[in-house]
Amino acid sequence: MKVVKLGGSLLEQPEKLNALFQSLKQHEDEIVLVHGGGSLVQQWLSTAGLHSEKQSGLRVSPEPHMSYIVGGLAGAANKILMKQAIASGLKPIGLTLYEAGVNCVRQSESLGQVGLCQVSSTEPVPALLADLLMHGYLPIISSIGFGENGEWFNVNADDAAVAVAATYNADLLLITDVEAVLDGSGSPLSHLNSESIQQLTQAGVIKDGMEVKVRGALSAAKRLRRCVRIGSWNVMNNPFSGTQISE
Ligand SMILES: Nc1ncnc2c1ncn2[C@@H]1O[C@H](COP(=O)(O)OP(=O)(O)O)[C@@H](O)[C@H]1O
Ligand SMILES: CC(=O)N[C@@H](CCC(=O)OP(=O)(O)O)C(=O)O
Repeated sequence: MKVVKLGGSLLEQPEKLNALFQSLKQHEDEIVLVHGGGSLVQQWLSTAGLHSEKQSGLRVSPEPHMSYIVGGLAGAANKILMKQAIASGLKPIGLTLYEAGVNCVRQSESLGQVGLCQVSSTEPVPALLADLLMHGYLPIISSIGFGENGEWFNVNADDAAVAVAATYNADLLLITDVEAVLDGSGSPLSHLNSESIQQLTQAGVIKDGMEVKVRGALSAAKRLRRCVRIGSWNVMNNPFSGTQISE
């Protein structure tokens, strides 16, 4: 199984999205999509007159903001991707982290309903995603999760993708709006490991959303004992593009 995470910026670029789904068709029996939609959520919250802020790349998510966040991610963003998948001849099924077998807990009081995914190394791998793939479906998972008492959570979509890949012991590819992680002069970096990530983060070269992404990719590479790739929409067609993250 390959978990492919799509950043929210792609939702606003139908041509790139179309090209990406065409390339996904060649791997349809093994791909699971996990998606974000941060820019769409931001628009919905602003339109509702709600001020939203981020702490270390995570959106502070008070309960009164949650219906907009859930509506944006599990609703509009998920269904925009379903539209594109159907138009590309694929058979999507829209899910949250809960149906994918990933449970969440509250990350911290100060972040409100931001969820932290719990990945068990002892429980058996849930069967649902493999069953869906076997029946020809393309699972499209939003980064909305639930706790054991039914509380809903907003999970950073990179963290959500890492958790799905870890739960299913799957390959992980993070697709974003830049061709690769870039160095201080804006050139793409082909490889990164723990040491270079620490240096570039401390130097402020890797920051904001990319910092969360790179840290997630590194923790997944360690846990899965394989490389994780960060790249742009055409990385499926060119597996050597983007940045390879290893331990
Ligand atoms: N060193 C870097 N290389 C590339 N992008 C970086 C870097 N540091 C910060 N960024 C920013 O991170 C962004 C990607 O993270 P993010 O916006 O969270 O993406 P996504 O929505 O795909 O998860 C890039 O568009 C860029 O503005
Ligand atoms: C807790 C948290 O930060 N959640 C993110 C979830 C969406 C996301 O991560 O979207 P991208 O992949 O497009 O950035 C948010 O509300 O923006």
